[in-house]
Amino acid sequence: MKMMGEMFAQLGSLIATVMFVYTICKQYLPYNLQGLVVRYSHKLFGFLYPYIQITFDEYADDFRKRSEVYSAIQSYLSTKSSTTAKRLKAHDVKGSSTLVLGMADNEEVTEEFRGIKIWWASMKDSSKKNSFSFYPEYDEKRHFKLTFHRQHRDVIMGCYLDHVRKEGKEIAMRNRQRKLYINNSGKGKWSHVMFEHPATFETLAMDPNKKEEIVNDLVKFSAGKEYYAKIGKAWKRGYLLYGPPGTGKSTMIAAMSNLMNYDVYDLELTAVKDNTELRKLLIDITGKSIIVIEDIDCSLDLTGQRKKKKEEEDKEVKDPIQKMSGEEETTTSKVTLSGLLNFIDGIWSACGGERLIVFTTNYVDKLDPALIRRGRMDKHVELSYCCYESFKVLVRNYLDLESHKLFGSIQRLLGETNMTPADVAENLMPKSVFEDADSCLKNLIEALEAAKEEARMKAEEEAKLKAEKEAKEKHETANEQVKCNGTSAEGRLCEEVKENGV
Ligand SMILES: Nc1ncnc2c1ncn2[C@@H]1O[C@H](COP(=O)(O)OP(=O)(O)OP(=O)(O)O)[C@@H](O)[C@H]1O
Ligand SMILES: [Mg+2]
Repeated sequence: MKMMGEMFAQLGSLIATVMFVYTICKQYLPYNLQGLVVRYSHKLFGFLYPYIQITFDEYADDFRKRSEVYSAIQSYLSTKSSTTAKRLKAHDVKGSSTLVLGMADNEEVTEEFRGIKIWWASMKDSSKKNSFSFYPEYDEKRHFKLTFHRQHRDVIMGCYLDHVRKEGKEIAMRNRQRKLYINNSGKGKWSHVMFEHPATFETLAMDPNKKEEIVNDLVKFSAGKEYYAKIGKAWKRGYLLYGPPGTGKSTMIAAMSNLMNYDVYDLELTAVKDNTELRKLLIDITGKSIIVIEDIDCSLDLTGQRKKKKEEEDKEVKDPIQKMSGEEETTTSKVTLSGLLNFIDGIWSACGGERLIVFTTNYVDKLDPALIRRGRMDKHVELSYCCYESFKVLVRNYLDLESHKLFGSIQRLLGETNMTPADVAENLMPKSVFEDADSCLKNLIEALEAAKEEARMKAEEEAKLKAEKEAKEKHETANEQVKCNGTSAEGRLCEEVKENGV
């Protein structure tokens, strides 16, 4: 590396001499010979110095915006320099415990790309500001300098620079602190907090086969840029998570975000004024994100709107304006079902790329089939009551246990009654520092037995009510029959009614 630097320095001084001689000679040469000298001096320069240099400035001349390419190169070189450079610079990412290392100023690193040697240098120029001050300020201008042999121009320009840019962006993406965005300001804008949720697919309690299927699906999706482009489909995927409260729907969204390294946009539909505002929010969503609409069945009366529309159509309401206002008055938000469908798979939804759309609901049957049809919500995932496999994940999370003599009883009870993972988890959590694993498991057994007893009593009560209802109905039918057969004229009439089915 040092030798290379010396070689460049020697070449530099040689070239400087040539340029100096050229400038002096140029003044005394007749005008028609000057063009000739310029041409030959360039040839000589190229012959003496067969390397090409490209510089990438940190800021454009107006200093307003940091160059994206510079940032990408910086991230790209951070991985190269942390293993090869001797002088490094460390900085932390806001809100994250990760320390990012980068090249120090005026440091050089080399790398090979397809057998081609490439030199990178991080340069800093300091110049004193023109204005007078007792504490003179310096303008610091940084840039990266890329040097390579001119015979590799095509490869460097054709694919190496693209490779650096792409990989640099991906590294920056991985190092960033993820965010949770919310739209509750009511102004069609997102505000955010740092996203920190410890849930992962390892700690998520659910059927292991189903879990593996979801993880594989997500991994395939995130690597599917070319595939989606090939089939001509926007790079996005819809997930519908449904199941009773406390079965892990929100927890799964957090696990998805942690697995994919995506930001989360929690969309509160009731805070969106109308379809235009919804579209505005959509445009502001970046790539690598999960758009979440929780409890979609409660968010808006979307099904009601559609039903109402259908009723109105049945009644043949002719005035379209009257019809629209009727549709929109059902909620304070004027977002309509068609607006939401447009949000999910309209032409705008393809902008920004790589995103998941997740709906959660406790009542999947309440949703309009159009909203959750395959293609819109590509994957329907049911999160259900705690099974034995889920319990094993929870007990590992909460009590660090792989096996225990009480597991058999718990397995039997879980097969006999319904308890959500949230309730199981609550029972497994030690209530004081003195509570050990044994007593937590006993608590769970007690809770399961209580739930089983409660369910039995409820079923008995329901059966009793059903029997009473049936008896009542039977009694009423019998009374009617007696009434019908009471007078001959009435009896005949009843027979006629029965025969005609009127
Ligand atoms: N499958 C699960 N795996 C691990 N923990 C779970 C699971 N389900 C529930 N929990 C625990 O219960 C709590 C509540 O779960 P969560 O909020 O994910 O349920 P939900 O299905 O989103 O409920 P709701 O329908 O009411 O929104 C979580 O904080 C988590 O600790
Ligand atoms: Mg939830």
